[in-house]
Amino acid sequence: MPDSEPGTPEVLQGAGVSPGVGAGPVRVVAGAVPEPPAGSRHGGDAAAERDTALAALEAVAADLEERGGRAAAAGNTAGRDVLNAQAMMARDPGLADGVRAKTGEGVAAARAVFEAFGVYREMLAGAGEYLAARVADLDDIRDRAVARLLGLPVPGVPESDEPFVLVARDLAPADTAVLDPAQVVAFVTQEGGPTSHTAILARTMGVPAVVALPGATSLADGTRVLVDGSAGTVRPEPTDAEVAAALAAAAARASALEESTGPGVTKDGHKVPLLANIGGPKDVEAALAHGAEGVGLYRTEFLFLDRSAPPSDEEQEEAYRKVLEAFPGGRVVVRTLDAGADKPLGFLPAPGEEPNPALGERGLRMMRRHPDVLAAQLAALARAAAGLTARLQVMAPMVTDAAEAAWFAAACREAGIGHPGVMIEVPAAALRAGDLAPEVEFFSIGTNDLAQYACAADRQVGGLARFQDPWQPALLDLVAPAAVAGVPCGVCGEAAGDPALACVLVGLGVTSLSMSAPSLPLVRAALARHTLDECRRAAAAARAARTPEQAREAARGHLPALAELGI
Ligand SMILES: C=C(OP(=O)(O)O)C(=O)O
Ligand SMILES: [Mg+2]
Repeated sequence: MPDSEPGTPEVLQGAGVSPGVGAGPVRVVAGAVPEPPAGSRHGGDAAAERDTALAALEAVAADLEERGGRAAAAGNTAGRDVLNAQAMMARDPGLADGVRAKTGEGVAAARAVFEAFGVYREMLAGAGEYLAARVADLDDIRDRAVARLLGLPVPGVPESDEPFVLVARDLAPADTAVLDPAQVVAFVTQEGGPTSHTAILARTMGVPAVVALPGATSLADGTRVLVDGSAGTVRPEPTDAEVAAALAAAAARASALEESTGPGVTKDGHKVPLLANIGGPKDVEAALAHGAEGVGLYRTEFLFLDRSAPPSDEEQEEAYRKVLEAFPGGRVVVRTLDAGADKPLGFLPAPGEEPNPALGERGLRMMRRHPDVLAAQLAALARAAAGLTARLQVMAPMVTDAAEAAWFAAACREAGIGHPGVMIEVPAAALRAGDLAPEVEFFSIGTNDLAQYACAADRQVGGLARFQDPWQPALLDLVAPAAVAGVPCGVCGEAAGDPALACVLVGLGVTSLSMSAPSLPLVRAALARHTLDECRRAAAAARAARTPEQAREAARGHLPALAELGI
């Protein structure tokens, strides 16, 4: 969210894809090279024009080879191979023939190079996925040659005599293969996502990175910025004190996280299983990589989105089995289909007009109207779990009272699934958790919806975002009765991924925490540094506060070791 203090440049928000903090002057990778105008002609000396064009191609090839040599010297032999392959493309005899023919017809050098590349480009683009991916490499060579011929800055990493923050629209292999990690303190790109070339390279190099930052390339060359690759923020013109504090906090956090392994446990040995929230089998790898002890929330609706009919029984079974197999002996909590409101499904339309979909037939309410869809899902889950050692637990979303909890538990039993549970995300269910507890074997609190309903503030309305703050004392008051209602009670809303709030939740009596995988190490480290008693005192102090800000502050007062983690 932009920081709008008067006089302070706005903090820019993108996606953090490689953790850590870096500060330095911006160096912007030269922008796109324009296409030389169609129909541009040379003055008549075809031979001179041809030689100029071919010399530009040779210069590009030599430059790429030289960069390849530097990459290899820095231990990056894969980078050298990419660059040498590009150099060979620049020296391709067929390409030179194309340039000769075009300049012979009167086409100006830059345009002749552009058109000669065009022929190859089409051939590659039509030649299957792998070769199509090489089109970007080919375009990069073409742009380097055209830039030379037009007297424009050659695209690629600029030279700098001090460490810098590299800013680009996106980064090409030729840009990144020669990067010296000691020179580049952070990457920032306008495009890209967590799996983009930039993100992968940044993580491999251990350099902080923020991608998908709107307006990144408008940052002026030389502007000093502070980049936080965990938070995904870029702060222009930071003060020296801000930079020093951010670097110290990042260093403290990095060393603490390195030691953060194993099951979740407080300093005095109180176990708090740390689980991952996942949307399907594709998220399992990250969950395991961050040490998840199991899955605390499998949002199965991702399998059902964007389709005109439910997935087949076999498709469901296969997806569920893949997840269960990944956690032998571990717990896997699967949430049955949470359709409606913010998760509308094409084949399960709301009955009639719903003026307030969040208050309408969603979650379990929708399943009571379509029991066949629920029965098929439960049956697929039972088949998927058969013969595996993972402990399958199934829970229903958007449960309001004991009657709904009992209805769901009966549906589970009928499908041969033991240990049914319910989510606590409706205030009525939280306040009367004691009524629901005898019907099921566990609770999982969905703080995202619980906050939405506690504050009567639609979670999808940006202007009401402050009501989604999970530090609301009212939200904590709703968590408290559910946490001590007599059945194990986890939290799987976003609140669980906030390390300070995680301690508070444990202090309230919550027995497990589930969150998006990258949040696990910091939560694990925060718990390991505090006793259950400190967590309880932090919880009491937070509930005694009158605002979310005061609750946060009050809790911190009882969680002294958060500072060691730079929190
Ligand atoms: C975990 C929750 O579920 P979702 O965000 O999928 O509604 C919640 O509401 O807190
Ligand atoms: Mg929810």
